[in-house]
Amino acid sequence: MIPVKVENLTIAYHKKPVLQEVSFEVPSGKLIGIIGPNGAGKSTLIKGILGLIPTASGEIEVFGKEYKKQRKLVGYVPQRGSVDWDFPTNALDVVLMGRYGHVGWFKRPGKKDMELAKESLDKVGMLDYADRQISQLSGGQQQRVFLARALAQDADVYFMDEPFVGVDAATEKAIISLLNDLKNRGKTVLVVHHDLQTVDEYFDWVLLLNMRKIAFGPTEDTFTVDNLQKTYGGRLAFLKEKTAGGKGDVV
Ligand SMILES: Nc1ncnc2c1ncn2[C@@H]1O[C@H](COP(=O)(O)OP(=O)(O)OP(=O)(O)O)[C@@H](O)[C@H]1O
Repeated sequence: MIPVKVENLTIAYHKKPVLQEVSFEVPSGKLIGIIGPNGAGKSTLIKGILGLIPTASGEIEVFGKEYKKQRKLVGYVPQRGSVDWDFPTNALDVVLMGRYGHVGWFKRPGKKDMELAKESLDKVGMLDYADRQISQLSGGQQQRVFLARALAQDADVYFMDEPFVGVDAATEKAIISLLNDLKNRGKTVLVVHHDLQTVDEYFDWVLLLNMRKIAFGPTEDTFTVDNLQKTYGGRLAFLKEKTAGGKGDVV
């Protein structure tokens, strides 16, 4: 079954389209990078798929059905900047929220939910902070807690919006190793990502986006100089170095 199928998706803000006729089929069990310049529509694409913003036209299917019917199967880690961190709740409760799809909003989480939540906090190295208010965590720690929430949810497909922003090198390594664990358990993970230097290393597939789909496919065939030029308009020092065979820097 195809985890996510998007067909002719168009999304507009105030009647101005920011995503136009985007179509792709996400293969199962892959780690997929969503790559493109600022304002390319990467977050908009994810929010559109998850029904968080209205779409102008197009079809979206998650494991063969509309998203609303498949919520339980989908995990989402939003951009850190888009979350209200002053909301008075502790790290463990944030992770438990990941279980609500299973528990139901009006029931108390059970022992199994609590165990799973703690296990997830442990996996991201945050168990010692379970009782800490989220407003009192550092940016990287907050990111880890959100990742733990997604893990606790035990979904089949995950969307993560820039999980590496503002985290240190050790946290980035920890996150990528978790994403690989998820993949090895057959999950599909889509990640909005900005650091072009790590794309080859991190992702099996890439979606290159700039208002339209520029390319989608296995990283080795798709993350090419030609496609990057089409996506970024040739403004990158990275391109020069990639052409020369080096890893390249992003300006
Ligand atoms: N709530 C909104 N109202 C109006 N315009 C918006 C809104 N959110 C995003 N946009 C616009 O839609 C376009 C796509 O934004 P989006 O956040 O999806 O880009 P992105 O690729 O995720 O960018 P970044 O890499 O900077 O996070 C941008 O031009 C942005 O200004």
